[in-house]
Amino acid sequence: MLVGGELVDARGGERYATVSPSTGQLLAQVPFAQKSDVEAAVEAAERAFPLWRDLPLSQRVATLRRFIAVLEANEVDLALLDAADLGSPFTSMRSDVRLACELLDYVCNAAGEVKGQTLPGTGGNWHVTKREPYGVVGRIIPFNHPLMFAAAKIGAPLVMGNTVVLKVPDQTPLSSLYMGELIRSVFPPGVINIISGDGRTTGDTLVRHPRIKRIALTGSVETGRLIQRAAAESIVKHVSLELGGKNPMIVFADADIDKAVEGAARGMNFHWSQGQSCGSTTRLFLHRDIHDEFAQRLKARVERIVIGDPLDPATEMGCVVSKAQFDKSLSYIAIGLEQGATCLTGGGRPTGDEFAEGHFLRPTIFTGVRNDMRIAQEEIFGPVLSVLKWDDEETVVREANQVDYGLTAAVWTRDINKAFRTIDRLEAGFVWINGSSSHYKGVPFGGYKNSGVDSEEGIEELYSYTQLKTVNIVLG
Ligand SMILES: NC(=O)C1=CN([C@@H]2O[C@H](COP(=O)(O)OP(=O)(O)OC[C@H]3O[C@@H](n4cnc5c(N)ncnc54)[C@H](O)[C@@H]3O)[C@@H](O)[C@H]2O)C=CC1
Ligand SMILES: O=Cc1ccc(S(=O)(=O)O)cc1
Repeated sequence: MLVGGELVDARGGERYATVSPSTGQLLAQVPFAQKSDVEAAVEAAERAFPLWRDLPLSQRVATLRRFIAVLEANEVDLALLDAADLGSPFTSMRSDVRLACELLDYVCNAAGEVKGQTLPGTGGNWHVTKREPYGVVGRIIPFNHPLMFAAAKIGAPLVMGNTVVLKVPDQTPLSSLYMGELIRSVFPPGVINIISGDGRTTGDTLVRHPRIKRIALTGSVETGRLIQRAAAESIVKHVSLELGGKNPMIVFADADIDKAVEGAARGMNFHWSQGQSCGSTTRLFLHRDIHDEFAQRLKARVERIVIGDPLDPATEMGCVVSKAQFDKSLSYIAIGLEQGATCLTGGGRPTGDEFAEGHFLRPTIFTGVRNDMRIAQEEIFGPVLSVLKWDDEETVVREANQVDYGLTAAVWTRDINKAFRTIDRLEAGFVWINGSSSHYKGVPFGGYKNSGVDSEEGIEELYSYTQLKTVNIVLG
Protein backbone atom coordinates (compact mmCIF):
# COMPACT_ATOMS: atom_id res chain seq x y z
CA MET A 1 0.00 0.00 0.00
CA LEU A 2 1.11 3.62 -0.37
CA VAL A 3 0.93 5.58 2.88
CA GLY A 4 2.75 8.85 3.46
CA GLY A 5 4.91 8.22 0.39
CA GLU A 6 6.11 4.82 1.68
CA LEU A 7 5.20 1.37 0.38
CA VAL A 8 3.88 -0.45 3.44
CA ASP A 9 2.22 -3.65 4.57
CA ALA A 10 -0.62 -3.74 7.08
CA ARG A 11 1.04 -3.02 10.43
CA GLY A 12 0.01 -6.37 11.87
CA GLY A 13 1.01 -8.16 8.64
CA GLU A 14 -2.58 -9.04 7.72
CA ARG A 15 -3.01 -10.09 4.09
CA TYR A 16 -5.62 -11.67 1.86
CA ALA A 17 -5.42 -13.60 -1.40
CA THR A 18 -6.40 -12.39 -4.83
CA VAL A 19 -7.06 -15.17 -7.32
CA SER A 20 -7.23 -15.32 -11.12
CA PRO A 21 -10.89 -15.64 -12.18
CA SER A 22 -9.88 -17.31 -15.44
CA THR A 23 -7.65 -20.08 -13.99
CA GLY A 24 -8.31 -20.17 -10.25
CA GLN A 25 -4.57 -19.67 -9.59
CA LEU A 26 -3.34 -17.56 -6.70
CA LEU A 27 -2.07 -14.25 -8.07
CA ALA A 28 -0.87 -12.51 -4.90
CA GLN A 29 -1.33 -11.97 -1.20
CA VAL A 30 -2.12 -8.29 -0.67
CA PRO A 31 -2.20 -6.14 2.47
CA PHE A 32 -5.44 -6.12 4.44
CA ALA A 33 -5.66 -2.67 6.05
CA GLN A 34 -7.04 -2.71 9.59
CA LYS A 35 -8.30 0.26 11.62
CA SER A 36 -4.81 1.43 12.63
CA ASP A 37 -3.66 1.29 9.00
CA VAL A 38 -6.59 3.45 7.91
CA GLU A 39 -5.76 5.86 10.73
CA ALA A 40 -2.14 6.05 9.55
CA ALA A 41 -3.26 6.79 5.98
CA VAL A 42 -5.63 9.54 7.15
CA GLU A 43 -2.90 11.10 9.32
CA ALA A 44 -0.46 11.08 6.39
CA ALA A 45 -3.08 12.75 4.20
CA GLU A 46 -3.75 15.35 6.92
CA ARG A 47 -0.05 16.18 7.21
CA ALA A 48 0.24 16.62 3.44
CA PHE A 49 -2.86 18.76 3.08
CA PRO A 50 -1.67 22.33 3.91
CA LEU A 51 1.26 22.26 1.48
CA TRP A 52 -0.75 20.65 -1.32
CA ARG A 53 -3.69 23.06 -0.82
CA ASP A 54 -1.35 26.07 -0.92
CA LEU A 55 0.43 25.08 -4.14
CA PRO A 56 -0.60 27.21 -7.11
CA LEU A 57 -3.22 25.43 -9.19
CA SER A 58 -0.76 25.32 -12.10
CA GLN A 59 1.60 23.17 -10.00
CA ARG A 60 -1.13 20.77 -8.95
CA VAL A 61 -2.13 20.46 -12.61
CA ALA A 62 1.50 19.91 -13.63
CA THR A 63 1.73 17.09 -11.04
CA LEU A 64 -1.42 15.46 -12.42
CA ARG A 65 0.01 15.72 -15.92
CA ARG A 66 3.11 13.84 -14.75
CA PHE A 67 0.73 11.23 -13.28
CA ILE A 68 -0.95 10.89 -16.71
CA ALA A 69 2.46 10.44 -18.36
CA VAL A 70 3.31 7.61 -15.93
CA LEU A 71 0.01 5.86 -16.69
CA GLU A 72 0.58 6.20 -20.43
CA ALA A 73 4.10 4.79 -20.13
CA ASN A 74 2.80 1.77 -18.16
CA GLU A 75 -0.39 1.10 -20.12
CA VAL A 76 0.50 -2.48 -21.01
CA ASP A 77 1.55 -3.58 -17.51
CA LEU A 78 -1.46 -1.97 -15.85
CA ALA A 79 -3.81 -3.53 -18.41
CA LEU A 80 -2.22 -6.96 -17.95
CA LEU A 81 -2.73 -6.74 -14.20
CA ASP A 82 -6.40 -5.86 -14.64
CA ALA A 83 -6.93 -8.61 -17.22
CA ALA A 84 -5.35 -11.17 -14.88
CA ASP A 85 -7.07 -9.99 -11.69
CA LEU A 86 -10.51 -9.09 -13.10
CA GLY A 87 -10.95 -11.36 -16.12
CA SER A 88 -11.85 -8.60 -18.61
CA PRO A 89 -10.05 -8.67 -21.98
CA PHE A 90 -6.55 -7.18 -22.13
CA THR A 91 -7.51 -4.93 -25.05
CA SER A 92 -10.46 -3.49 -23.09
CA MET A 93 -8.25 -2.93 -20.09
CA ARG A 94 -5.76 -1.04 -22.29
CA SER A 95 -8.61 1.20 -23.37
CA ASP A 96 -9.52 1.64 -19.67
CA VAL A 97 -6.01 3.02 -19.00
CA ARG A 98 -6.43 5.44 -21.90
CA LEU A 99 -9.91 6.40 -20.67
CA ALA A 100 -8.44 7.19 -17.24
CA CYS A 101 -5.86 9.45 -18.91
CA GLU A 102 -8.59 11.23 -20.88
CA LEU A 103 -10.70 11.78 -17.77
CA LEU A 104 -7.65 13.11 -15.91
CA ASP A 105 -6.80 15.37 -18.83
CA TYR A 106 -10.31 16.82 -18.63
CA VAL A 107 -9.90 17.47 -14.91
CA CYS A 108 -6.60 19.30 -15.59
CA ASN A 109 -8.21 21.47 -18.27
CA ALA A 110 -11.38 22.23 -16.30
CA ALA A 111 -9.84 23.02 -12.92
CA GLY A 112 -9.36 26.71 -13.68
CA GLU A 113 -13.09 27.06 -14.37
CA VAL A 114 -14.05 26.28 -10.78
CA LYS A 115 -14.48 29.80 -9.48
CA GLY A 116 -16.27 31.89 -6.90
CA GLN A 117 -18.56 34.84 -7.58
CA THR A 118 -18.85 38.53 -6.84
CA LEU A 119 -22.35 39.38 -5.62
CA PRO A 120 -24.21 42.67 -5.91
CA GLY A 121 -23.06 44.85 -2.98
CA THR A 122 -25.38 45.78 -0.15
CA GLY A 123 -24.92 49.29 1.30
CA GLY A 124 -21.58 49.70 -0.44
CA ASN A 125 -20.25 46.39 0.84
CA TRP A 126 -18.78 43.65 -1.35
CA HIS A 127 -19.68 39.99 -1.09
CA VAL A 128 -17.50 37.38 -2.75
CA THR A 129 -17.47 33.61 -2.70
CA LYS A 130 -14.49 31.34 -3.02
CA ARG A 131 -14.09 27.60 -3.35
CA GLU A 132 -11.94 25.76 -0.85
CA PRO A 133 -10.97 22.08 -0.61
CA TYR A 134 -12.45 19.91 2.13
CA GLY A 135 -9.16 18.49 3.40
CA VAL A 136 -8.82 14.69 3.36
CA VAL A 137 -11.20 12.92 0.96
CA GLY A 138 -12.07 9.21 1.28
CA ARG A 139 -12.52 7.58 -2.15
CA ILE A 140 -13.91 4.02 -2.42
CA ILE A 141 -14.11 2.14 -5.72
CA PRO A 142 -15.64 -1.14 -7.05
CA PHE A 143 -14.04 -4.10 -8.79
CA ASN A 144 -15.23 -3.72 -12.36
CA HIS A 145 -12.87 -1.12 -13.90
CA PRO A 146 -10.07 -1.23 -11.34
CA LEU A 147 -7.30 0.92 -12.80
CA MET A 148 -9.68 3.26 -14.61
CA PHE A 149 -11.55 4.06 -11.39
CA ALA A 150 -8.39 4.15 -9.22
CA ALA A 151 -6.73 6.69 -11.50
CA ALA A 152 -9.64 8.74 -12.80
CA LYS A 153 -11.55 9.10 -9.55
CA ILE A 154 -8.68 10.73 -7.65
CA GLY A 155 -8.22 13.49 -10.27
CA ALA A 156 -11.00 15.86 -9.22
CA PRO A 157 -10.35 15.81 -5.45
CA LEU A 158 -6.60 16.23 -5.94
CA VAL A 159 -6.74 19.05 -8.45
CA MET A 160 -9.10 20.96 -6.17
CA GLY A 161 -6.46 20.85 -3.43
CA ASN A 162 -7.66 17.93 -1.29
CA THR A 163 -5.49 15.03 -0.28
CA VAL A 164 -6.90 11.52 -0.72
CA VAL A 165 -7.13 8.10 0.91
CA LEU A 166 -8.13 5.67 -1.85
CA LYS A 167 -9.67 2.33 -0.78
CA VAL A 168 -9.16 -0.06 -3.70
CA PRO A 169 -11.53 -2.90 -4.71
CA ASP A 170 -11.40 -6.07 -2.57
CA GLN A 171 -11.45 -8.46 -5.55
CA THR A 172 -9.17 -6.55 -7.95
CA PRO A 173 -6.50 -4.64 -5.99
CA LEU A 174 -3.41 -5.35 -8.08
CA SER A 175 -3.41 -2.53 -10.65
CA SER A 176 -4.24 0.11 -8.01
CA LEU A 177 -1.46 -1.10 -5.72
CA TYR A 178 0.98 -1.14 -8.62
CA MET A 179 -0.17 2.35 -9.57
CA GLY A 180 0.83 3.35 -6.01
CA GLU A 181 4.37 2.13 -6.67
CA LEU A 182 4.51 3.96 -9.97
CA ILE A 183 3.29 7.32 -8.68
CA ARG A 184 5.16 7.27 -5.40
CA SER A 185 7.61 9.91 -6.56
CA VAL A 186 5.10 11.88 -8.66
CA PHE A 187 3.09 13.25 -5.72
CA PRO A 188 4.50 14.75 -2.52
CA PRO A 189 4.33 12.16 0.32
CA GLY A 190 0.82 11.75 1.76
CA VAL A 191 -1.03 13.59 -1.00
CA ILE A 192 -2.34 10.27 -2.32
CA ASN A 193 -2.57 7.22 -0.05
CA ILE A 194 -3.70 3.86 -1.40
CA ILE A 195 -4.99 1.13 0.89
CA SER A 196 -6.41 -2.34 0.23
CA GLY A 197 -8.79 -4.40 2.32
CA ASP A 198 -12.48 -5.19 2.66
CA GLY A 199 -15.59 -3.08 3.04
CA ARG A 200 -16.59 -4.04 6.55
CA THR A 201 -13.30 -3.10 8.25
CA THR A 202 -11.19 -1.00 5.88
CA GLY A 203 -13.95 0.86 4.03
CA ASP A 204 -16.14 1.35 7.08
CA THR A 205 -13.27 2.79 9.16
CA LEU A 206 -12.56 5.29 6.41
CA VAL A 207 -16.22 6.26 6.10
CA ARG A 208 -16.61 6.76 9.84
CA HIS A 209 -13.38 8.69 10.29
CA PRO A 210 -14.36 11.82 12.23
CA ARG A 211 -11.90 14.08 10.40
CA ILE A 212 -12.99 13.07 6.90
CA LYS A 213 -15.86 15.29 5.81
CA ARG A 214 -16.02 14.18 2.15
CA ILE A 215 -16.59 10.57 1.09
CA ALA A 216 -17.24 9.31 -2.45
CA LEU A 217 -18.32 5.77 -3.35
CA THR A 218 -18.71 4.00 -6.65
CA GLY A 219 -20.41 0.72 -5.79
CA SER A 220 -23.68 -1.06 -5.12
CA VAL A 221 -26.89 0.46 -3.75
CA GLU A 222 -26.59 -1.71 -0.65
CA THR A 223 -23.11 -0.32 0.11
CA GLY A 224 -24.27 3.21 -0.69
CA ARG A 225 -26.99 2.97 1.92
CA LEU A 226 -24.65 1.45 4.51
CA ILE A 227 -22.20 4.29 3.89
CA GLN A 228 -24.84 7.00 4.21
CA ARG A 229 -25.85 5.52 7.57
CA ALA A 230 -22.30 4.99 8.86
CA ALA A 231 -21.25 8.49 7.80
CA ALA A 232 -24.24 10.01 9.58
CA GLU A 233 -23.41 8.08 12.75
CA SER A 234 -19.99 9.77 12.81
CA ILE A 235 -20.31 13.43 11.78
CA VAL A 236 -22.21 15.41 9.13
CA LYS A 237 -20.57 14.49 5.82
CA HIS A 238 -20.84 15.18 2.13
CA VAL A 239 -21.36 11.70 0.66
CA SER A 240 -21.57 11.28 -3.11
CA LEU A 241 -22.69 7.98 -4.60
CA GLU A 242 -22.40 6.40 -8.06
CA LEU A 243 -24.42 3.20 -7.71
CA GLY A 244 -26.04 0.42 -9.69
CA GLY A 245 -28.48 0.36 -12.57
CA LYS A 246 -31.15 -1.70 -14.36
CA ASN A 247 -31.10 0.43 -17.43
CA PRO A 248 -33.72 0.40 -20.22
CA MET A 249 -33.03 0.63 -23.94
CA ILE A 250 -36.23 1.38 -25.88
CA VAL A 251 -36.26 0.61 -29.60
CA PHE A 252 -39.04 2.11 -31.72
CA ALA A 253 -40.21 0.39 -34.90
CA ASP A 254 -38.68 3.16 -37.07
CA ALA A 255 -35.15 2.79 -35.62
CA ASP A 256 -32.12 2.02 -37.76
CA ILE A 257 -32.13 -1.68 -36.96
CA ASP A 258 -28.52 -2.44 -37.93
CA LYS A 259 -27.22 0.29 -35.65
CA ALA A 260 -29.66 -0.53 -32.87
CA VAL A 261 -28.64 -4.23 -32.84
CA GLU A 262 -25.01 -3.14 -32.51
CA GLY A 263 -26.08 -0.61 -29.86
CA ALA A 264 -27.87 -3.31 -27.85
CA ALA A 265 -24.80 -5.60 -27.93
CA ARG A 266 -22.43 -2.74 -27.04
CA GLY A 267 -24.90 -1.43 -24.45
CA MET A 268 -24.61 -4.69 -22.53
CA ASN A 269 -20.83 -4.21 -22.36
CA PHE A 270 -20.30 -7.92 -23.08
CA HIS A 271 -17.01 -6.91 -24.70
CA TRP A 272 -15.81 -4.43 -22.11
CA SER A 273 -16.67 -6.10 -18.83
CA GLN A 274 -18.82 -9.24 -19.39
CA GLY A 275 -21.81 -7.06 -18.48
CA GLN A 276 -20.25 -5.92 -15.21
CA SER A 277 -20.73 -2.20 -15.85
CA CYS A 278 -23.39 -0.29 -14.01
CA GLY A 279 -24.34 1.72 -17.10
CA SER A 280 -25.18 -1.46 -19.10
CA THR A 281 -28.57 -1.39 -20.83
CA THR A 282 -29.81 -4.68 -19.40
CA ARG A 283 -33.53 -4.26 -20.20
CA LEU A 284 -34.16 -4.13 -23.94
CA PHE A 285 -37.69 -2.97 -24.86
CA LEU A 286 -38.40 -3.91 -28.50
CA HIS A 287 -41.47 -2.65 -30.35
CA ARG A 288 -43.73 -5.55 -31.36
CA ASP A 289 -43.31 -4.85 -35.11
CA ILE A 290 -39.55 -5.40 -35.04
CA HIS A 291 -39.24 -7.70 -32.02
CA ASP A 292 -38.71 -11.07 -33.67
CA GLU A 293 -36.31 -9.98 -36.39
CA PHE A 294 -34.33 -7.79 -33.95
CA ALA A 295 -34.01 -10.58 -31.38
CA GLN A 296 -32.72 -13.02 -34.02
CA ARG A 297 -30.18 -10.53 -35.33
CA LEU A 298 -28.99 -9.70 -31.84
CA LYS A 299 -28.67 -13.42 -31.06
CA ALA A 300 -26.48 -13.88 -34.15
CA ARG A 301 -24.43 -10.81 -33.20
CA VAL A 302 -23.65 -11.91 -29.62
CA GLU A 303 -22.92 -15.49 -30.70
CA ARG A 304 -20.03 -14.09 -32.80
CA ILE A 305 -18.32 -12.59 -29.73
CA VAL A 306 -14.97 -14.31 -29.18
CA ILE A 307 -14.79 -15.59 -25.59
CA GLY A 308 -11.33 -16.53 -24.35
CA ASP A 309 -8.30 -16.05 -22.15
CA PRO A 310 -8.44 -12.46 -20.85
CA LEU A 311 -4.69 -12.10 -21.49
CA ASP A 312 -5.01 -12.96 -25.19
CA PRO A 313 -5.22 -9.78 -27.31
CA ALA A 314 -7.69 -11.54 -29.65
CA THR A 315 -10.21 -12.13 -26.85
CA GLU A 316 -13.36 -9.99 -27.01
CA MET A 317 -15.06 -11.27 -23.85
CA GLY A 318 -13.34 -12.74 -20.78
CA CYS A 319 -14.83 -14.13 -17.57
CA VAL A 320 -16.66 -12.61 -14.60
CA VAL A 321 -14.64 -11.58 -11.58
CA SER A 322 -15.41 -14.24 -8.99
CA LYS A 323 -17.30 -17.39 -8.14
CA ALA A 324 -19.81 -15.18 -6.33
CA GLN A 325 -20.53 -13.14 -9.50
CA PHE A 326 -20.59 -16.36 -11.59
CA ASP A 327 -23.07 -18.03 -9.23
CA LYS A 328 -25.17 -14.87 -9.07
CA SER A 329 -25.55 -14.79 -12.87
CA LEU A 330 -26.36 -18.52 -12.98
CA SER A 331 -28.94 -18.15 -10.24
CA TYR A 332 -30.65 -15.32 -12.15
CA ILE A 333 -30.62 -17.48 -15.30
CA ALA A 334 -32.41 -20.19 -13.30
CA ILE A 335 -34.88 -17.64 -11.91
CA GLY A 336 -35.58 -16.32 -15.43
CA LEU A 337 -36.42 -19.84 -16.63
CA GLU A 338 -38.48 -20.59 -13.53
CA GLN A 339 -40.51 -17.41 -13.96
CA GLY A 340 -41.33 -18.34 -17.58
CA ALA A 341 -38.85 -16.38 -19.72
CA THR A 342 -37.21 -18.04 -22.75
CA CYS A 343 -33.45 -18.33 -22.98
CA LEU A 344 -32.74 -17.36 -26.60
CA THR A 345 -29.00 -17.89 -26.37
CA GLY A 346 -26.33 -18.47 -23.74
CA GLY A 347 -27.51 -19.66 -20.36
CA GLY A 348 -24.26 -21.04 -18.98
CA ARG A 349 -20.59 -21.78 -19.42
CA PRO A 350 -19.13 -22.07 -22.95
CA THR A 351 -18.05 -25.56 -23.95
CA GLY A 352 -14.32 -26.40 -24.15
CA ASP A 353 -11.60 -27.45 -21.72
CA GLU A 354 -10.13 -23.96 -21.70
CA PHE A 355 -13.29 -22.70 -19.96
CA ALA A 356 -13.54 -25.42 -17.32
CA GLU A 357 -11.63 -23.70 -14.49
CA GLY A 358 -12.60 -20.08 -15.01
CA HIS A 359 -15.78 -18.09 -14.37
CA PHE A 360 -16.72 -17.96 -18.05
CA LEU A 361 -20.30 -17.36 -19.14
CA ARG A 362 -21.82 -17.07 -22.60
CA PRO A 363 -23.64 -13.85 -23.45
CA THR A 364 -27.20 -14.65 -22.43
CA ILE A 365 -30.41 -13.23 -23.87
CA PHE A 366 -33.85 -13.84 -22.40
CA THR A 367 -36.98 -13.09 -24.43
CA GLY A 368 -40.58 -13.21 -23.21
CA VAL A 369 -39.59 -11.24 -20.12
CA ARG A 370 -42.32 -9.43 -18.17
CA ASN A 371 -41.45 -6.31 -16.25
CA ASP A 372 -42.44 -7.88 -12.93
CA MET A 373 -39.95 -10.75 -13.32
CA ARG A 374 -36.87 -10.60 -11.15
CA ILE A 375 -34.56 -10.61 -14.18
CA ALA A 376 -36.27 -7.37 -15.24
CA GLN A 377 -36.11 -5.71 -11.85
CA GLU A 378 -32.84 -6.69 -10.14
CA GLU A 379 -29.27 -5.78 -11.09
CA ILE A 380 -27.49 -9.01 -12.11
CA PHE A 381 -24.12 -7.42 -12.94
CA GLY A 382 -23.27 -10.17 -15.41
CA PRO A 383 -23.80 -10.97 -19.11
CA VAL A 384 -27.58 -11.44 -18.93
CA LEU A 385 -29.94 -9.33 -21.05
CA SER A 386 -33.73 -9.22 -20.63
CA VAL A 387 -35.85 -8.49 -23.72
CA LEU A 388 -39.38 -7.13 -23.30
CA LYS A 389 -41.95 -6.58 -26.06
CA TRP A 390 -43.96 -3.34 -26.22
CA ASP A 391 -46.90 -1.84 -28.12
CA ASP A 392 -47.69 1.62 -26.88
CA GLU A 393 -45.47 4.48 -25.84
CA GLU A 394 -47.17 5.26 -22.56
CA THR A 395 -46.82 1.69 -21.29
CA VAL A 396 -43.19 1.32 -22.33
CA VAL A 397 -42.19 4.56 -20.59
CA ARG A 398 -44.08 3.50 -17.45
CA GLU A 399 -42.40 0.08 -17.45
CA ALA A 400 -38.98 1.57 -18.17
CA ASN A 401 -39.41 3.74 -15.07
CA GLN A 402 -40.86 0.97 -12.92
CA VAL A 403 -37.59 0.04 -11.17
CA ASP A 404 -35.82 1.42 -8.12
CA TYR A 405 -32.80 2.42 -10.22
CA GLY A 406 -32.34 5.44 -12.52
CA LEU A 407 -28.82 5.46 -13.91
CA THR A 408 -28.83 5.29 -17.73
CA ALA A 409 -31.41 4.83 -20.49
CA ALA A 410 -31.33 4.69 -24.29
CA VAL A 411 -33.95 5.52 -26.91
CA TRP A 412 -33.61 4.45 -30.55
CA THR A 413 -35.78 6.09 -33.22
CA ARG A 414 -35.40 8.15 -36.40
CA ASP A 415 -38.11 10.55 -35.17
CA ILE A 416 -36.68 13.43 -33.14
CA ASN A 417 -40.07 14.25 -31.62
CA LYS A 418 -40.54 10.73 -30.31
CA ALA A 419 -36.98 10.73 -29.02
CA PHE A 420 -37.33 13.93 -27.00
CA ARG A 421 -40.85 13.11 -25.82
CA THR A 422 -39.52 9.84 -24.44
CA ILE A 423 -36.27 11.00 -22.86
CA ASP A 424 -38.11 13.85 -21.12
CA ARG A 425 -40.20 11.29 -19.27
CA LEU A 426 -37.47 8.77 -18.46
CA GLU A 427 -36.28 8.76 -14.86
CA ALA A 428 -32.55 8.38 -15.48
CA GLY A 429 -29.53 10.62 -15.10
CA PHE A 430 -27.66 9.73 -18.32
CA VAL A 431 -29.66 9.15 -21.49
CA TRP A 432 -28.58 8.33 -25.04
CA ILE A 433 -30.59 8.99 -28.18
CA ASN A 434 -29.43 6.42 -30.77
CA GLY A 435 -26.46 5.46 -28.60
CA SER A 436 -25.44 3.29 -25.68
CA SER A 437 -22.57 2.51 -23.31
CA SER A 438 -20.30 5.47 -24.24
CA HIS A 439 -19.07 8.10 -21.83
CA TYR A 440 -17.86 11.42 -23.24
CA LYS A 441 -15.08 13.66 -22.00
CA GLY A 442 -16.40 16.39 -19.69
CA VAL A 443 -19.99 15.12 -19.85
CA PRO A 444 -21.54 14.52 -16.41
CA PHE A 445 -22.55 10.97 -15.44
CA GLY A 446 -24.78 10.28 -12.45
CA GLY A 447 -27.96 8.55 -11.36
CA TYR A 448 -31.54 9.35 -10.36
CA LYS A 449 -33.47 7.42 -7.70
CA ASN A 450 -31.43 4.65 -6.00
CA SER A 451 -28.64 4.95 -8.58
CA GLY A 452 -26.90 7.74 -6.77
CA VAL A 453 -26.30 11.23 -5.48
CA ASP A 454 -24.30 13.89 -7.42
CA SER A 455 -22.61 13.36 -10.78
CA GLU A 456 -19.05 12.70 -11.92
CA GLU A 457 -16.93 13.26 -15.06
CA GLY A 458 -18.17 16.85 -15.64
CA ILE A 459 -17.40 20.19 -14.00
CA GLU A 460 -19.91 19.41 -11.21
CA GLU A 461 -17.56 16.70 -9.94
CA LEU A 462 -14.80 19.26 -9.44
CA TYR A 463 -17.18 21.58 -7.58
CA SER A 464 -18.26 18.68 -5.40
CA TYR A 465 -14.75 18.44 -3.93
CA THR A 466 -14.91 22.05 -2.73
CA GLN A 467 -16.83 23.84 -0.05
CA LEU A 468 -18.13 27.37 -0.51
CA LYS A 469 -16.83 30.23 1.60
CA THR A 470 -18.57 33.61 1.43
CA VAL A 471 -16.49 36.66 2.30
CA ASN A 472 -18.27 39.91 3.21
CA ILE A 473 -16.08 42.98 2.73
CA VAL A 474 -17.67 45.60 4.96
CA LEU A 475 -17.07 49.04 3.49
CA GLY A 476 -20.32 50.91 4.23
N1 LIG B 1 -22.62 4.21 -10.99
C1 LIG B 1 -21.39 3.85 -11.30
O1 LIG B 1 -20.61 4.64 -11.87
C2 LIG B 1 -20.92 2.45 -11.01
C3 LIG B 1 -21.55 1.60 -10.10
N2 LIG B 1 -21.10 0.33 -9.89
C4 LIG B 1 -21.84 -0.59 -9.01
O2 LIG B 1 -20.93 -1.31 -8.18
C5 LIG B 1 -21.44 -2.60 -7.89
C6 LIG B 1 -20.41 -3.67 -8.17
O3 LIG B 1 -19.22 -3.41 -7.56
P1 LIG B 1 -18.81 -4.06 -6.14
O4 LIG B 1 -17.35 -3.83 -6.00
O5 LIG B 1 -19.36 -5.43 -6.01
O6 LIG B 1 -19.62 -3.09 -5.17
P2 LIG B 1 -19.62 -3.04 -3.59
O7 LIG B 1 -20.63 -2.00 -3.24
O8 LIG B 1 -19.75 -4.37 -2.99
O9 LIG B 1 -18.16 -2.52 -3.21
C7 LIG B 1 -17.67 -1.30 -3.69
C8 LIG B 1 -16.59 -0.80 -2.75
O10 LIG B 1 -17.19 -0.47 -1.50
C9 LIG B 1 -16.48 -1.08 -0.44
N3 LIG B 1 -17.42 -1.36 0.65
C10 LIG B 1 -18.26 -2.40 0.77
N4 LIG B 1 -18.96 -2.31 1.92
C11 LIG B 1 -18.55 -1.18 2.54
C12 LIG B 1 -18.90 -0.53 3.75
N5 LIG B 1 -19.83 -1.04 4.57
N6 LIG B 1 -18.29 0.62 4.07
C13 LIG B 1 -17.36 1.16 3.25
N7 LIG B 1 -16.98 0.59 2.09
C14 LIG B 1 -17.57 -0.57 1.74
C15 LIG B 1 -15.89 -2.34 -1.06
O11 LIG B 1 -14.82 -2.81 -0.30
C16 LIG B 1 -15.49 -1.83 -2.44
O12 LIG B 1 -14.25 -1.19 -2.41
C17 LIG B 1 -22.64 -2.77 -8.78
O13 LIG B 1 -23.82 -2.60 -8.04
C18 LIG B 1 -22.50 -1.66 -9.79
O14 LIG B 1 -23.70 -1.26 -10.36
C19 LIG B 1 -20.00 -0.13 -10.53
C20 LIG B 1 -19.34 0.68 -11.43
C21 LIG B 1 -19.76 2.00 -11.75
O1 LIG C 1 -15.67 7.10 -15.85
C1 LIG C 1 -16.05 6.35 -16.72
C2 LIG C 1 -16.97 5.27 -16.44
C3 LIG C 1 -17.79 5.33 -15.34
C4 LIG C 1 -18.67 4.29 -15.09
C5 LIG C 1 -18.67 3.22 -15.93
S1 LIG C 1 -19.75 1.96 -15.65
O2 LIG C 1 -20.70 2.50 -14.77
O3 LIG C 1 -19.08 0.85 -15.02
O4 LIG C 1 -20.40 1.61 -16.88
C6 LIG C 1 -17.84 3.13 -16.99
C7 LIG C 1 -16.98 4.17 -17.26
